[in-house]
Amino acid sequence: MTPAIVTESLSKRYASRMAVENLSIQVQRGEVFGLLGPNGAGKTTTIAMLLGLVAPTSGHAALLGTPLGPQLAVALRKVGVMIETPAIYPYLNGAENLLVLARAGRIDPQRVDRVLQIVGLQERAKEAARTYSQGMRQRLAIAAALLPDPELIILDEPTNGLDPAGMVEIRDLIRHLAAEGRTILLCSHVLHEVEQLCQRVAILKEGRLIAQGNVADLLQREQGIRLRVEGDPAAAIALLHALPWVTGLTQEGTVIFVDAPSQRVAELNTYLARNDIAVAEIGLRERSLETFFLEVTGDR
Ligand SMILES: Nc1ncnc2c1ncn2[C@@H]1O[C@H](COP(=O)(O)OP(=O)(O)OP(=O)(O)O)[C@@H](O)[C@H]1O
Repeated sequence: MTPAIVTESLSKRYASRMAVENLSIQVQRGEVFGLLGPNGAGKTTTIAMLLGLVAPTSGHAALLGTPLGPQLAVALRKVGVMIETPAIYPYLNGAENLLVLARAGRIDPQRVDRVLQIVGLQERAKEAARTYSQGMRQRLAIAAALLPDPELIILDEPTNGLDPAGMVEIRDLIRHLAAEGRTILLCSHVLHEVEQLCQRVAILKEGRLIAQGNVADLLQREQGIRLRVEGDPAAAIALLHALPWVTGLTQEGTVIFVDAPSQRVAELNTYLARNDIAVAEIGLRERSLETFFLEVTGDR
């Protein structure tokens, strides 16, 4: 089966600024894929190109096997989109809001009950949307994205502005949608959320792809070793510098982070002991997606 999304050297230039430059990513069917990057990295522009809202300057892309171009409208019928603050009619109730959208999209009105049920809003469906909490509005927006029974769902900051309980609800909903076999492209600034939900991510910076891959692999590849010694760390650092396979060292208080292959951990321990350094703690460095993101985007 063709991937849900493919981009090949996709670029968009606005006047002198490259908003997206030579972007090549692949989102496989059925996965939850995270598109990450600091403000201005090009995420929204990428989504806009995929939806046919912005014409690429160069490169290619295909959505559900259909290349960007005249055929795209057909593929878009199987795509659900929720981008930032959704437009909701405050005086219509939840069900009526969805009915308006269903009619506009020539979608069977019977879908309305089904999507209200999926997002857990059926009990409040007859109340005016203006009485909804932010979390319920967000769920209503996701319900709208689900109307076409989409194979691919694009969610831009779906938990924006939500309290922790609201975030958990939306995350559970995303897991549920993924479990139904839908593909999800998730843009989010909440990196621990991405880490929990996504199998793979692409990280953009200033329009360019700086990392792409399986979240676990990305974090592991950059993992390194964390250790704490008795007494002054300076002597240990000097010794570690002498090892050819140590590519970097950082100290935070009494803790030393060693950039080295993780399978060297026992060897490193023995080496320090032989040189009369007492190791109080040693193990693999646990790196969160957040730390990784800040390191690769150079914001730290
Ligand atoms: N219509 C436009 N005209 C000119 N420049 C634009 C236009 N749209 C976006 N840009 C520029 O392109 C770059 C990428 O913007 P984009 O909105 O795609 O980033 P983003 O990753 O979605 O950021 P954010 O997280 O802030 O939404 C930015 O430098 C932005 O200023």
